[in-house]
Amino acid sequence: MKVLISDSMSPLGEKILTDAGLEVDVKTGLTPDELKEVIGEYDGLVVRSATKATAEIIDAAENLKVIGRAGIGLDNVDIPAASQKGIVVMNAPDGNATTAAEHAIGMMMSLSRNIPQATASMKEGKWEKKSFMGRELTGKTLGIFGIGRIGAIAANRAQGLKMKVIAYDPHMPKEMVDKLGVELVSVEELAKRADYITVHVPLTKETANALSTEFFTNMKKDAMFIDCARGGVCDEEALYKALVDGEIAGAALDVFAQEPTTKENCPLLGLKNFICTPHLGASTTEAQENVATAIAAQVAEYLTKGVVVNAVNVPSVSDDVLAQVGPYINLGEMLGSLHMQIAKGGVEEVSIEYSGELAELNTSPVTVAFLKGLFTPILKDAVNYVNAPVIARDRGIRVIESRSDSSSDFVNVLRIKVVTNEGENVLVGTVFGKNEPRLVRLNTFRLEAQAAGPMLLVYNNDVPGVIGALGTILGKNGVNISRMTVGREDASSQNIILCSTDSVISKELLEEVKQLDNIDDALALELV
Ligand SMILES: NC(=O)c1ccc[n+]([C@@H]2O[C@H](COP(=O)([O-])OP(=O)(O)OC[C@H]3O[C@@H](n4cnc5c(N)ncnc54)[C@H](O)[C@@H]3O)[C@@H](O)[C@H]2O)c1
Ligand SMILES: O=C(O)[C@H](O)COP(=O)(O)O
Repeated sequence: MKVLISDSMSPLGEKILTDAGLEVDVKTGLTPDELKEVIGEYDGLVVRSATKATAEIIDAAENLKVIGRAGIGLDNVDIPAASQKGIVVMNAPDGNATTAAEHAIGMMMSLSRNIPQATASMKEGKWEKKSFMGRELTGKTLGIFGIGRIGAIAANRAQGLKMKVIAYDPHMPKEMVDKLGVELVSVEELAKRADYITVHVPLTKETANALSTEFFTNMKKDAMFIDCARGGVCDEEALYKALVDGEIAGAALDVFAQEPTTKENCPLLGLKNFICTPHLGASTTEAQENVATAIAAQVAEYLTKGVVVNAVNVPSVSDDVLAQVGPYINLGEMLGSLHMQIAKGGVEEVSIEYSGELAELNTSPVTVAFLKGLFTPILKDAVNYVNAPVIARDRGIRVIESRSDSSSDFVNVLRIKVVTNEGENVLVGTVFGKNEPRLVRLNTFRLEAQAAGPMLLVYNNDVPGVIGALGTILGKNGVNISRMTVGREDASSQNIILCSTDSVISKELLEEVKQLDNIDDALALELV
């Protein structure tokens, strides 16, 4: 079998693949057309972020069985297209965390002491000692936006530099953050108290442009901002304005909304109080060896033995188990994703009840798929079918499973309660036919919904005219409703409406929907 390595990575990866008996070609810098031309020869493709495994490439990949990403981010891989073709997509999410955290600390030091600017000045033949007055880090406060794997390492390194560390992460329980010696604060407090802010969240619906004018205005005028996580989390236009207007003193970015980045597509590059690196957060020998060896071993395991490790689109289970509970794996993942999107607050406990014939089967892959679905909206590519239970444990989330051999309404039922520090929700699902997952209960509302793609969930009074008004406002905004289910609450005047839409509901449209008469609340949901 043949594997193509199409981005530059440690040669250790190539060695692992050839040692496993695979034929390996290393061809970096291929144009999309060149890749399309050759991809049909290969059973495996190993990439970093430069190669774009688009639907078109995947379509041409007649023999491809696996795509391995040496690193975390899978923005460059069309996962639905790969899934549709039965191609396993896997990543190596652990290997570059330390290196990325060190890069953020390096940025903080470079900003504080003007190291890049002073280097450039000396190289121009100047000796500008007075222009580059810096400041000490000791005793200053570092604010971490997102205290997961990398955020926690950055906190530890900053504590070693005698800094005080505070963090904002609405999905992390306070006890877990306390254990790191870090104070969990609100986002406003983070902005107001920190002397330095460092960002360590994935790009999600919730984090897109989350750091914008309001956040920068709340920051201290002499504070500095660092983002080595993902382009698009920080609103670059707002950051530019904050730097020019003196709302903050300096900023460092490793990641950008548009990469590769130039002065033309990113005016920040023209500012003196801005420093940058071209997405180098994972670029150390050590991290590249870690991710290349991990992904090569995973790809080799799959191609030579059929063993799936760290896949994001295929559960790690045998064909027998898949034949029995496969449709419930899809249902579990769907319920997980919906739960996280409707939850308020940080998740503390999950209770999964299997009823009917399902109670007799090996349901552990369903539980894993539920947890993967639960974490995907907030962690994105950092969660897969292997590490989801570990993430739950590391976040102190109790996972309780129970079984009952009778189920009242359907042959097999999955009932899942998620408790957060602000409340709880119960979702019930079942599978119709061979593989048609359905949401049949949302808290006290009974419904029968095919949850998929972009959706709008509305909580409303059960009075005439609501559906009409909703249809009108979506129509006016060019949003087509492809499916609509009304869920009733027994003996109550409340309803829910779940609409599947052909396009994503924008924040502005969501606000308009919330303003309609007889609508209590509305949420834009998405299942990918
Ligand atoms: N620059 C690089 O080369 C480079 C290298 C490695 C990782 N990364 C990126 O760094 C980011 C962090 O990686 P990680 O491994 O620490 O991920 P992680 O999943 O371990 O941690 C992410 C944290 O963000 C939190 N979070 C989610 N939504 C949030 C929100 N709205 N507000 C605040 N916190 C929120 C999560 O609860 C989680 O604790 C990812 O985007 C990853 O792709 C970049
Ligand atoms: O997603 C990742 O692992 C990091 O952003 C690093 O990306 P890179 O491998 O393209 O440097």
